[in-house]
Amino acid sequence: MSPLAPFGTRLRAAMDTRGPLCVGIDPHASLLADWGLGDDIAGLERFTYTVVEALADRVAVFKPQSAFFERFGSRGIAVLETAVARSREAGALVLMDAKRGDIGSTMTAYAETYLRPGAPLFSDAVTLSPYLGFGSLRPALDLAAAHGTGVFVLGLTSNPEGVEVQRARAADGGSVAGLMLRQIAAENAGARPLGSVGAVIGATLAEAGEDLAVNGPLLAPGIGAQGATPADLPRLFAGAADRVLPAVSRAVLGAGPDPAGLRAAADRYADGIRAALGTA
Ligand SMILES: O=c1ccn([C@@H]2O[C@H](COP(=O)(O)O)[C@@H](O)[C@H]2O)c(=O)[nH]1
Repeated sequence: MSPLAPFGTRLRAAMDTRGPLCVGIDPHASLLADWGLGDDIAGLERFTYTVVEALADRVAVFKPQSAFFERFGSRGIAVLETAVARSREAGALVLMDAKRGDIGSTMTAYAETYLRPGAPLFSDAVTLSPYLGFGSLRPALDLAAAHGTGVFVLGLTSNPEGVEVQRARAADGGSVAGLMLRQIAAENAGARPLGSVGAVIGATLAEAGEDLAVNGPLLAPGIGAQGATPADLPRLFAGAADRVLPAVSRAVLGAGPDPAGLRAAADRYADGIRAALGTA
């Protein structure tokens, strides 16, 4: 297996050629029902593989939400493994949304799960929670750098509850999220064209209120079902438009099971995002 180029370089190329859209694969029980599928392994397989087949040739990034596969146990994980492999084979990058966070020694195991080439769930990047301290992510940051993979660190999340932790004051007087963003920027120092350590910044926020110049990608979930729209992006990400990777799950997935419906919904969001960010 030839070594991968740095994740930031691969993501930059994918966003430039395919457009800045990340489609989440979130097999909610309600979506399975809407698609006429059972809330079981057969339904999970049909749903997941339909999404991958319909969209893998056009989206820059798929973001499978691990929780929706884990709830089916080992057979759900097997579906996730297949989905990751098929997505990557078809040229889409895979960001595993697992939001792992733990002490450093356990973080090593999480890193090996998602970021070590040859692992069954090997992905291009993974979401991590830094709220056990940014330094607890070190094993994942190092493994990612060694293998051309990436991490997205939770900064300011899209849910309203996040503020009580993320906007709390850190010892230096700034916010906790600001502290994380500065450490992300330090990881990405000097990287060209884009660093491999991203930040999660919810598109639902009224304002970021933090310096988003982290020289890495900014994953922006919250568009669609959570109420944000592409029109919210320019205000929130002023000066960082070319690094924003908006993520949409339910608002695209709800257009299935017809593959043409899924493609039309993804294309509509991609066009809307490009137009809003001026990256068309
Ligand atoms: O701040 C965050 C971080 C992650 N998410 C995840 O993104 C999707 C959103 O799904 P929608 O259906 O588009 O609302 C989901 O997997 C979340 O766990 C987030 O929403 N906010």
